[in-house]
Amino acid sequence: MNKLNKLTNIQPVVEVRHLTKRIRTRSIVDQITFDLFPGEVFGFLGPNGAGKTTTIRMMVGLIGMSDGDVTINGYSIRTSFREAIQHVGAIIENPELYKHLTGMQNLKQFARMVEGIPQSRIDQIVQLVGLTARIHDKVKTYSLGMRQRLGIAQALLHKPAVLILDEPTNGLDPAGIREMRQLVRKMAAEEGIAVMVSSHLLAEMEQMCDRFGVVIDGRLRTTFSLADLQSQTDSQTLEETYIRLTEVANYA
Ligand SMILES: Nc1ncnc2c1ncn2[C@@H]1O[C@H](COP(=O)(O)OP(=O)(O)OP(=O)(O)O)[C@@H](O)[C@H]1O
Repeated sequence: MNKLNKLTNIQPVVEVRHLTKRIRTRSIVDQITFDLFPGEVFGFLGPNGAGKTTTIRMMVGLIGMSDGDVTINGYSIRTSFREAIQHVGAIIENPELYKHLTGMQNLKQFARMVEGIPQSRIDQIVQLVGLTARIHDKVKTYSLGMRQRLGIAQALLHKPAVLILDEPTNGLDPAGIREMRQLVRKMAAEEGIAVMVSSHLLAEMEQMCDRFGVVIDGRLRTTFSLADLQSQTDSQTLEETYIRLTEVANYA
């Protein structure tokens, strides 16, 4: 827990405890423990194959866990899956969209599957993700960045407490990456959501996130805040810190 959260006694939205995935004799995720707090953006970093996607897939119940647990707003993914998952919005692979329908038709279609989403909520989210001008156009005419933002709108409709995005900037051009960064910051600030995002774009992550966790070989090597990074006397960039951490692991 960082200093601010200790002082204000904010409760975590997500508690990941000793999360482990074993495949045969190998632990590809090994005893990972961390919290996510409301309104923060948590960057989940690590080399290829470190275990980030496996961790995220277990957190949203896409695959089973071998050990440990994840609780969301106090509900366990293991024992109270329905209650836990209703507080989660996630985009793990590409968002599921009907390309021959308009953005608005996609959102209405999705809203019908969840109880109690009024049109006013749809309109509010469309504005939040910056799609108002194009929402009545067919999705097949959208850029990749617009499709990603529509996917995020869909994931936000039911007012989740946490949003989990696995490599949301993959394939986006620089303008799309910047829009995604601004959107993530806005969601955390305006909706008070805890956002967890994985990416290899470290300069981007440094601008987008408040806190970071670095996974190496299935273990959470360290967590630190942006403030920690900036207050170091040698004031390293995120990239320098990350390279130092992963190089130490390579030669250990
Ligand atoms: N079903 C599986 N069977 C065997 N090994 C697996 C399986 N799923 C993942 N792995 C292995 O577990 C390790 C972690 O994979 P994971 O996809 O979680 O890494 P990652 O950190 O998300 O990587 P990247 O940054 O490349 O997306 C890798 O070595 C991968 O090959």
